[in-house]
Amino acid sequence: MSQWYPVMLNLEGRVCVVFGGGAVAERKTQGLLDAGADVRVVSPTLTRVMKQWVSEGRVRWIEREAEDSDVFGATLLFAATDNRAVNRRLAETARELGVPANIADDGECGDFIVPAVLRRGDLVLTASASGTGPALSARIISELAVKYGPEYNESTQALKAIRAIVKAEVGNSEERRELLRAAVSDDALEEWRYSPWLRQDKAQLIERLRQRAHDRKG
Ligand SMILES: C[C@@]1(CC(=O)O)c2cc3[nH]c(cc4nc(cc5[nH]c(cc(n2)[C@H]1CCC(=O)O)[C@@](C)(CC(=O)O)[C@@H]5CCC(=O)O)C(CC(=O)O)=C4CCC(=O)O)c(CCC(=O)O)c3CC(=O)O
Ligand SMILES: NC(=O)C1=CN([C@@H]2O[C@H](COP(=O)(O)OP(=O)(O)OC[C@H]3O[C@@H](n4cnc5c(N)ncnc54)[C@H](O)[C@@H]3O)[C@@H](O)[C@H]2O)C=CC1
Repeated sequence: MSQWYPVMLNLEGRVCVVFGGGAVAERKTQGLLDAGADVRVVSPTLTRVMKQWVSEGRVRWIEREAEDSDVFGATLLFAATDNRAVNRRLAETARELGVPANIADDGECGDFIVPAVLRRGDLVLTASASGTGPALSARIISELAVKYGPEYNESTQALKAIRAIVKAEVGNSEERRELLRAAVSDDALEEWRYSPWLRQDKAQLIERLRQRAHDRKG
């Protein structure tokens, strides 16, 4: 096949249906909850963690085997049962109904696969080996977790504020781009974290960015 197309989805409040209640279904559900989706799980059994989510009202449990009608109205479907024939049938039903599907035991038979993910605030790092070796994706993400530590939670917050100021204050698009490129170097991000007052003083902030842009050009 040709290559997978990467994308970031807005799943806030969207109905996503997960079939199966094992370790794989739990991992997919966790990712969906992180994205604010409205998750329904169809499975006769659930892991301990998933039962906890049900009791907290975070997930709706349909306690039985999959039925075709479960697919109606789903924004996304995840077939993660341990029954190949059931997963394949769900893939077919999803295709007929135009619901994008993820098939845990046969990625290419579905419409999308799930990468390994690291979240640092609004920074989302993902890795995918396109199904050739998901353990490689997971390894790369654990390496990135060391390079991009929890301090990036704050960096994304600071950057959001800084970018809003630059967009409001700098009319020239070429200059805006130069300032915003200068705002994301390692030491610039560190400066924003340690000098939050800079975000309060627009004139000083722009001046500091101009210096940085100038130094960058060398
Ligand atoms: C195609 C894809 C479809 C999809 O699920 O979307 C798929 C398919 C399959 N995975 C299998 C096995 C394993 N999957 C993992 C782990 C993850 N799998 C994930 C995604 C994907 N897995 C999609 C490709 C994405 C990509 O390539 O990047 C991750 C990244 C994301 C997530 O699931 O949330 C998550 C890591 C999260 C993290 O830790 O950060 C481990 C590692 C472990 O468990 O330690 C193993 C054991 C080692 C091994 O087998 O390689 C099997 C064989 C099952 C069997 O043998 O029966 C199949 C089916 C097949 O390939 O035949
Ligand atoms: N994509 C991935 O990341 C991975 C995929 N896999 C594949 O995913 C499948 C599931 O793996 P696990 O979660 O470890 O299996 P598991 O055996 O822990 O869980 C299977 C779940 O499916 C449910 N189930 C069985 N028949 C069903 C039906 N007809 N309708 C609804 N639910 C049904 C069971 O009750 C159970 O909750 C495996 O068969 C394996 O091939 C395995 C590891 C990783």
